[in-house]
Formats: sequence, C-alpha cells, structure tokens
Amino acid sequence: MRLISQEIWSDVLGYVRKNITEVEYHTWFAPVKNLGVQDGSLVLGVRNSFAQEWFRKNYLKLLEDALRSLGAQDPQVSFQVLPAAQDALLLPSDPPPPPSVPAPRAPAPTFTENRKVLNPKYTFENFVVGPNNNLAHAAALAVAESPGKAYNPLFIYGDVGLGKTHLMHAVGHYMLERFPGKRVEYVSTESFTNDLINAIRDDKMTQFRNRYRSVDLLLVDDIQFLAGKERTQEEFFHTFNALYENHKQIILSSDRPPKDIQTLEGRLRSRFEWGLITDIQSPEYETRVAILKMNAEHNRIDIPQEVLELIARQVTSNIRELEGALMRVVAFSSLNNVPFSRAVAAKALSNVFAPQEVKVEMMDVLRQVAAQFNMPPDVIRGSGRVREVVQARQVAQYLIRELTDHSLPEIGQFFGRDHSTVMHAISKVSEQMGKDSELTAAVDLLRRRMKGQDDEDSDA
Ligand SMILES: Nc1ncnc2c1ncn2[C@@H]1O[C@H](COP(=O)(O)OP(=O)(O)OP(=O)(O)O)[C@@H](O)[C@H]1O
Repeated sequence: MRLISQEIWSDVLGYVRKNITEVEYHTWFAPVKNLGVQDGSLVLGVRNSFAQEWFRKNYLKLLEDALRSLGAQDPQVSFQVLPAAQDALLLPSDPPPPPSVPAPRAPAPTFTENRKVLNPKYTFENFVVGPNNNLAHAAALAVAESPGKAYNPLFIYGDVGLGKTHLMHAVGHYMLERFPGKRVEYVSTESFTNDLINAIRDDKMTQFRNRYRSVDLLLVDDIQFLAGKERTQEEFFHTFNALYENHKQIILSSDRPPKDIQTLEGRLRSRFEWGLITDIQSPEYETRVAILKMNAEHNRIDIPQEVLELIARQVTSNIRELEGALMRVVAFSSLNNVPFSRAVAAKALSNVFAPQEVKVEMMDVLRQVAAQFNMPPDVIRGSGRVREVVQARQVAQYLIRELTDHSLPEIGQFFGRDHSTVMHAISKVSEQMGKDSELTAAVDLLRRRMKGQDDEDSDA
C-alpha cells in the first residue's frame, strides 16, 4: 500500500476540522490512522466497528470533499478496523468527551507544554545548499562548530518558507549530536511572549528566567514579532545579555533585517547587529529541483525527473509551497490511480497555480505505456520479441507519432530502430484499433492521460 504523505493527511484533517465542531473533531478524527492509498482509495484505520459504521454514515462525504479539494477526481475512502494493539496506540491518554458534551476549556499552557522540540527533518544533511542560501548555511555551520565563538548572535532573515527555521534547527541537532548534555531551546517569539505573560500572571518569573537563561543554545524564530511589545523586549534584552555574557550561542530569525524592524528598542537592535546578519533568498531553478528530488527520496517516492522539473518551474519562491506542490502531485496520482507524468502533474497543480501548457515528450509516452501494459520502460525499448512487448512498443510509437512533433527517424532512434519499423508499428496499431476493442480502449485511455484530460469515466 502506498503511504499517503503526512502533509496530505494534514490537509485532509485541516479541511475536516473547518467543517465540524472541535468536539466532534477530537472525538472522531484525532484517533484515526491514515493507512495510505490502495487502488485509488484512501484507507483509514478506525478503532472499532462502531466507529467504522459511524464514519461511513456521517463523515464519508466530508472526507470525499476534502480529497476533491486536493485534486482527486473520483475520491474514494474506505475504513478498516485496526487490530487491538494498534488501536491502543491510537487511544488518546484521556478518553475524548462524548459528542454531546461541550469540551472542557483547555487549561492555560505552561512552559513545558509550550516548549517546541526540534523537527527531526531539519538537519544539515537535509538542507540543499544553493547560491540563494550558501552564506547563511556556511554561517550556521560555523556557529554549530564553534557555538558562542564564531558569530554571536547569528541573525538570519528572509521571506516566508525559505529555510530559516530549518537552518536554526540544524544547528540545534548538530550541537546535541556532539554534546548530548547541552541544553538547546527553540522558541517562537510568540511562545516567548506567551510564556512571559503566563509567568507574570502566575508569579513564576524566576522559573521563566531560569529556563531561558540556562540554555547553551537559544533559537528564537520570527523575532520581528518583538516589535511594539515593550515588556517582552525588556525581558528578552536581559535574557540576551545573560546568555551573551556566558558565551552561550543565540540564533535569531526574522523576515527582515534588524534595521527594518519598527519600534524595536535601539539597545536590542544594536545587539542583534553585534554578530553576523545573513539572508536567504528565493532558490534558483536548479536548487528547487534538487530540493524536490531530496524530498521525493526522503519520502521514498519514485517520481520521474521531468515531473520534478515541471513542479520546480511552477512554484518559484516559497519552498514550503514547493514541497506542498510535490505532495499535491503525489496525492493526485495516488488518489486517481494514475502513474506520474508531466500532464498529471500539471493537472494536479492547475487548481492552485496558473495552468501550464504541457508539451508531451517521448519519455512521457513511454512511461505511461509501460504503466498501462505493466512492464518496465526499458523492456519496451529493448529487443524483446514476446507478443505483449511488441504490442506495447508499437502502441508507444503510434502515440508518440500522434502526440509529439517528432519525426519517424527520431522516434526510430529513440527505440534504437529505423523509421520503417516505426511506420510499420503505426499502421499495425491503426489496423488493430478497429478490431480489438481492448486495445482501442487502452490507446484511448493513454491518449487522454497524455493530454491531461479527465479519466474518471474510463477508469471505473
Ligand atoms: N535549502 C533547503 N533544502 C531543503 N529543504 C528546505 C530548504 N530550505 C527550506 N526547506 C524546507 O522548506 C520548508 C520551509 O522551511 P522553513 O520552515 O525553515 O522556512 P522559514 O524560512 O522558517 O519560514 P517562516 O518564515 O514561515 O517561518 C521546510 O519544510 C524546510 O525543510
């Protein structure tokens, strides 16, 4: 079963959550396990047969709508009762309230609950270095190797979704790997502010100060949100001084350089400028392709290079969006049960981005034919004379001739044959098409897929 990526499942849950009450969501959806996609159907693991029935009756349509919003043309969802052991893993520590009882108000978060941990994916190994980010990367690496000595603070700024948090966490991972006993604290400016407010309210300022002033590495995200918050600035100023004086490393991220953060106290601004200020720009095309490739490998998705290239051309600025686009294409192809191709990718992205004109390439056709005839592309291009292989090869040549501008000799060369073989293949397929309905249906389906047209009615 092909695992549907966590991002897609999060999108589905996000959609569901907007359409039902919080109590319903926590009661029914929080314990559901995403088991992946099988034969175009999203399979969800539920706790017992009662839940299975409840989902079928009450949430099937909602889930289908969620999938449709992600590009599934004929969304299908099925439910499986999980074995008891897996079920136990899914049970929240406190049983959820029954649907009719309003959820108790969540208690105000404490320091520990507010604390964020490092994202395991955000390491140096998983960070693609390109001309857009090589200075920030080099500075982060230098800081990771000599914390508190190289550049303190390190101030990284850049637009949304370009890898600032990733680099900060990478330094944290690096430090913890080498010195597991060190204390690393990652906090968003918002959480820092909330912690401060809670500490003041609960009369726990000593704990607050101990927590932030006893770390070896402090990572603070989105520091631009300090703007206009005098009390938080004041407290952060003292935290900063305490750490700095003790040669502890501080890394700050922001969407703009310190000089552009309005209403930031002069003494803080000047401290932010003591170390190194470095920026991250939008990635170039080659870096975008490399990031997609790494992402696909990370998620064990086998996706042709030309499809990654199409995505990289479509999404040009934000890396989070770039990754989202890849997941959208993966979801689209899983949910519609069609192999990856440029046409499929263009279609998957057309709801979100301006539609792209996709020129069909010979390789696209070969891959689609290979998937349809259930044999590897190399076999089709090889010299095998088995009847099924010969037929697939002829269909591929026929469709390439129809759907691309390539000449007969070019097609011949692609298959390691001469143009007369291609001519023969074309007339053979044309002749069989009238007589063999199975072949005709297969060619029609392939043609529609290559053109990125809907194939709802043909697959069913
Ligand atoms: N150079 C890179 N190589 C691989 N992945 C990257 C790279 N840069 C960013 N990413 C990925 O892009 C996504 C967004 O990155 P990140 O959250 O670090 O951005 P950010 O700049 O902190 O954004 P924001 O301003 O919204 O906090 C993450 O999934 C991250 O792993």
